[in-house]
Amino acid sequence: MTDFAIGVLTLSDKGARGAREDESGKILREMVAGLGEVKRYQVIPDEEELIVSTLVDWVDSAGLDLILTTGGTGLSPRDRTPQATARVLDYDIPGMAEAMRQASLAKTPHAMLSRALVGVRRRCLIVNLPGSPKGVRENLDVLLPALPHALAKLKGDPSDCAR
Ligand SMILES: Nc1nc2c(c(=O)[nH]1)N[C@H]1C(S)=C(S)[C@@H](COP(=O)(O)OP(=O)(O)OC[C@H]3O[C@@H](n4cnc5c(N)ncnc54)[C@H](O)[C@@H]3O)O[C@H]1N2
Ligand SMILES: O=P(O)(O)OP(=O)(O)O
Repeated sequence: MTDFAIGVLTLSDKGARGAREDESGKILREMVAGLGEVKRYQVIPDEEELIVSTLVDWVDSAGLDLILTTGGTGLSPRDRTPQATARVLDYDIPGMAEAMRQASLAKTPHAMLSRALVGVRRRCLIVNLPGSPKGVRENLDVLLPALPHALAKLKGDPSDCAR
């Protein structure tokens, strides 16, 4: 199944005020092209309430199957993406977040600074990714092989998981 409805949400103060090109959002859009259509794309500042309301709107009103966020997962005072994401998730999928961190630690010790969450609201998978273009690519590469199956299961695919 490859017809999923996807959202790409970039969290960046500089990006939102037009001071930096959203290279990471562009990479995400390219990387998920084979999974479905990007129906929502926005660059917003690192404001927790705005992140929460955007995620809720994209899941509850737009009915997206997958939302990828980039940016704001680290330790800077304005990094609020994981806090906002935690507020909207019904449940976490720690294995997916830890798989990204584990693989990323082989690339940079700074990977342990990312507080990225992965989880589900209703039937939508929400994935936090770091802000840098390199971080985005390296982290999403880890999840991509499991995404079609994960998304199909969330939509109610009854087939066996084996193999
Ligand atoms: N596999 C990897 N994992 C991680 C990496 C990595 O290189 N590979 N980087 C690690 C680092 S360093 C940190 S810190 C943490 C958390 O990162 P954040 O989510 O807090 O990232 P930001 O502070 O939002 O951004 C960092 C840096 O990236 C550039 N940037 C940000 N947004 C954009 C954008 N939309 N387009 C282009 N460039 C962007 C900018 O220079 C920011 O200062 O993650 C680790 N994980
Ligand atoms: O402007 P942002 O939010 O992308 O933050 P920074 O570049 O300071 O990480």
